[in-house]
Amino acid sequence: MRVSVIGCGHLGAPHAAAMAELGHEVIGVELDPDKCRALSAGTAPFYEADFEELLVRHTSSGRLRFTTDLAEAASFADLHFIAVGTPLREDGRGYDVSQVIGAVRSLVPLLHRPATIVGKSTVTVGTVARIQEVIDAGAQVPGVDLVWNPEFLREGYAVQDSLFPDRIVAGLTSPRARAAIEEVYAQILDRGVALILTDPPTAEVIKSAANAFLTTKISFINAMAEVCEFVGADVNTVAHAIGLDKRIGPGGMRPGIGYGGGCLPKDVAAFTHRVGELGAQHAHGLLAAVESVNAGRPLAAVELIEKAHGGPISGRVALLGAAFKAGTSDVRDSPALRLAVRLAERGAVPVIYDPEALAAARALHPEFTYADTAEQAVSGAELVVLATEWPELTADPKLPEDAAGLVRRRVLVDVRNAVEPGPWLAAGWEVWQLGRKPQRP
Ligand SMILES: NC(=O)C1=CN([C@@H]2O[C@H](COP(=O)(O)OP(=O)(O)OC[C@H]3O[C@@H](n4cnc5c(N)ncnc54)[C@H](O)[C@@H]3O)[C@@H](O)[C@H]2O)C=CC1
Ligand SMILES: O=C(O)[C@H]1O[C@H](OP(=O)(O)OP(=O)(O)OC[C@H]2O[C@@H](n3ccc(=O)[nH]c3=O)[C@H](O)[C@@H]2O)[C@H](O)[C@@H](O)[C@@H]1O
Repeated sequence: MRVSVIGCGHLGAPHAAAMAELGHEVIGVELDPDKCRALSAGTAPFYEADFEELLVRHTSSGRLRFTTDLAEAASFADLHFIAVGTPLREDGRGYDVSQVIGAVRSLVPLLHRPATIVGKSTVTVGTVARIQEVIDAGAQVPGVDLVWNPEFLREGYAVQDSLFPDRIVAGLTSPRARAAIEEVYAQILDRGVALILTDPPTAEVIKSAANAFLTTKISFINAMAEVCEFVGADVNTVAHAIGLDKRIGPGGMRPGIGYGGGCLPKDVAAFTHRVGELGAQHAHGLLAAVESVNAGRPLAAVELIEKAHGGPISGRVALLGAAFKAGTSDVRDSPALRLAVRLAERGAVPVIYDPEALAAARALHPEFTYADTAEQAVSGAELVVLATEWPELTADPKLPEDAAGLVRRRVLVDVRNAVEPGPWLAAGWEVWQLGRKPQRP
């Protein structure tokens, strides 16, 4: 099939490469000329596992190309994925959907034969109806169909999740659109992956509910970390034990500094606002509590750091990690950087290292001090904070030994509860984690 992907950011670019991998001829449309140039040259504009390899393979084979020209995509493709951004409005009252509306409004008059528009961006409940109005007002030919096909991929696993999703959801506005969805995802559906065919409002709620549930699980275990601190219990053991109940499951329940990133925080905020507008009081109360727990996590982390230090810190603090989670260079709404801001407010000097996200962190927070290696960050620091759970930081067997001679006090505060304390304790470190008793050598 000939498909276009409009908006080639963290979602759209890997999605375009995955569509090429599924055998389609793909054109990616990206407004930002630098990003478009990089993608055309086979260079990933951000770190995402396996993505660049796929990009190189398919830009070289000619099955995948990029353009800034929407008209070129409109005349080339029969199916158009919309993957542009839906940031939170500046006043926090729901999404700014202007990129989605703008992209559809520009595309529709350029379509001169029947086509399917497949929305992947995350939108507020009720937005698809607005987009349908834009199509109805602008279509020059009959047969321009709209499908809402929310995306569930995780950054760091974007390629894997695009090629091997748990399910595909399609909110249909016409029976014809069903055939287009079945054709574009045929290879995935042939493997028996569930296809949920439904109406657009249900598709919209499925996406919002999925992210709301994921954040509820994270805030729940973080609230349990707070309880554990009061009674001297161990939250990692609690998470493991309750996760063995199949109804609860072990996934997505790592305690720590809270959820961040370009999606979960804004999606829950937008959903909370929308359910409030709708008057769904219980949903509003539940989601507001989830957000409130999350908002408290950086302070909980600062309090743990100061407890471990024996008071506020005025010197250097090595902050290992800047990305919002391991496996990505994305620092949007990163809990690690939220923590850096808090520490700086209280007089400490964070010195930040990250294996992939240094450039992005520097661009967002030029006021901080950065280090090119973990050892450099640790040098002369009062203590070490593990702020992003990169395996090369949490499981590097040499780091505890190498850092031991560089830091002023051998104190590791792991605010992701991701470090296996053994090697650190063996190298003479105290290990502090959220919702756990401190461990001493
Ligand atoms: N990042 C992720 O892992 C996931 C994101 N989503 C949703 O996907 C959407 C996109 O998210 P990201 O890719 O993270 O955002 P992003 O900001 O990384 O990418 C959006 C891209 O669209 C481009 N763009 C905007 N208007 C355009 C237009 N008219 N024509 C061509 N390009 C245009 C921007 O220049 C930007 O590169 C959001 O609604 C997000 O909630 C959904 C699931 C996963
Ligand atoms: O809608 C989206 O954009 C996407 O948002 C999340 O994906 P992502 O933001 O890539 O990251 P997650 O792996 O879910 O992590 C989000 C945040 O929660 C934190 N987290 C995650 C899991 C956990 O157990 N504990 C925890 O604190 C992570 O460190 C990170 O800061 C969802 O997992 C995807 O299914 C969804 O498609």
